[in-house]
Amino acid sequence: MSVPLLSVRDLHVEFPTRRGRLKAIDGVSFDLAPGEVLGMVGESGAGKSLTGAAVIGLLEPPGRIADGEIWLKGERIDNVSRKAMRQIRGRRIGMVFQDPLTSLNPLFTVGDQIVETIMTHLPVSAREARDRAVSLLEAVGIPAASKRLTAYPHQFSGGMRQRVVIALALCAEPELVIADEPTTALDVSVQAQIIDVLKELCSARGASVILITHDMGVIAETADRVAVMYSGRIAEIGPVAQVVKAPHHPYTVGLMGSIPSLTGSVDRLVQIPGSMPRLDAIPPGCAFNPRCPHAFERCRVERPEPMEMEGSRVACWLHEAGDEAQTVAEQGLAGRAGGER
Ligand SMILES: Nc1ncnc2c1ncn2[C@@H]1O[C@H](COP(=O)(O)OP(=O)(O)OP(=O)(O)O)[C@@H](O)[C@H]1O
Repeated sequence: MSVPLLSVRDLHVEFPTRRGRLKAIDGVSFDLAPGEVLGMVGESGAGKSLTGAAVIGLLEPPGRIADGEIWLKGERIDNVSRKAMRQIRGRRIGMVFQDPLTSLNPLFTVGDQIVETIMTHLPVSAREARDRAVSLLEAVGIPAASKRLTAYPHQFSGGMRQRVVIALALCAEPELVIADEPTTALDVSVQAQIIDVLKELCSARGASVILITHDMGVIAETADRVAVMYSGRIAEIGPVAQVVKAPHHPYTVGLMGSIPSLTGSVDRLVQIPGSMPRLDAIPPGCAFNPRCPHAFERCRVERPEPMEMEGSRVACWLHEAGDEAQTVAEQGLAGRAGGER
């Protein structure tokens, strides 16, 4: 990759508590190329949203970046002033959250909100801003866009509101869009359409996307690369086609088994027994070891760092152990990824 658009280096996010510091993100690193779509997947509490919030400077206190660096096109952004971060947000990084009403002010028309955002960030006249707002609303699929400029958020359906939010996120031509569960609150029938609109518009504008979701099926259909998160760390990151076809981390293997659209049959879902540990009870070694069918002694005492594996990075001792353990791992993973579903 040449200069990455976004580079997150050894990110640590902590919450100080009376009983010590809770490490919610514990050494996350990844790069994002210009125009690339990176999916972030993992169970609830894995640290997906906090990673996105750290990138856009929206961690809610007392949560804080305890260590690490975040670079946007070669400029460090994790240590800039709040004012500078406000300028980056909206202008260079757009956001789409789960609930469209988080991003829209109920007291202003959608036209006013989009026009104001455009004029805050771009050197254009009110007239040009209005024209841009109309063409963006058309692009996201709002019928009779110029008439709908004067409508208020509550006058749109949930799916249409999320389209408006996508228009708002893109109106200042950001280089990166962070979409955190953008369709979770929506009717299933419109979810795929919203993902398509997001993907198409970002792709047409060359914007990179971080798409945060629980749904590996959405990632498989939308992203170029996927980062699988577990307990505040990246278990596996690599090209989607590769990770879906041949997942290396036992946790990814389990997640793959829960994609009905790829397996074609719901009764073949793999359930991963157990649940993710609480932040104050993360086990030593690999955080996944108590749930891992392949864990061996080293996994219980030593934390695996990401290792290069066929274009992916995988934090799992199975892939570093001696030949014997590796063969066992490969046989086991092949069995889980294929026939046992
Ligand atoms: N304000 C807070 N105080 C303490 N812990 C927090 C706080 N906010 C988040 N956490 C913890 O940080 C961890 C990561 O949370 P995060 O919201 O990033 O997870 P997630 O993977 O996005 O989950 P979900 O899919 O449910 O949104 C969780 O264990 C969560 O409980």
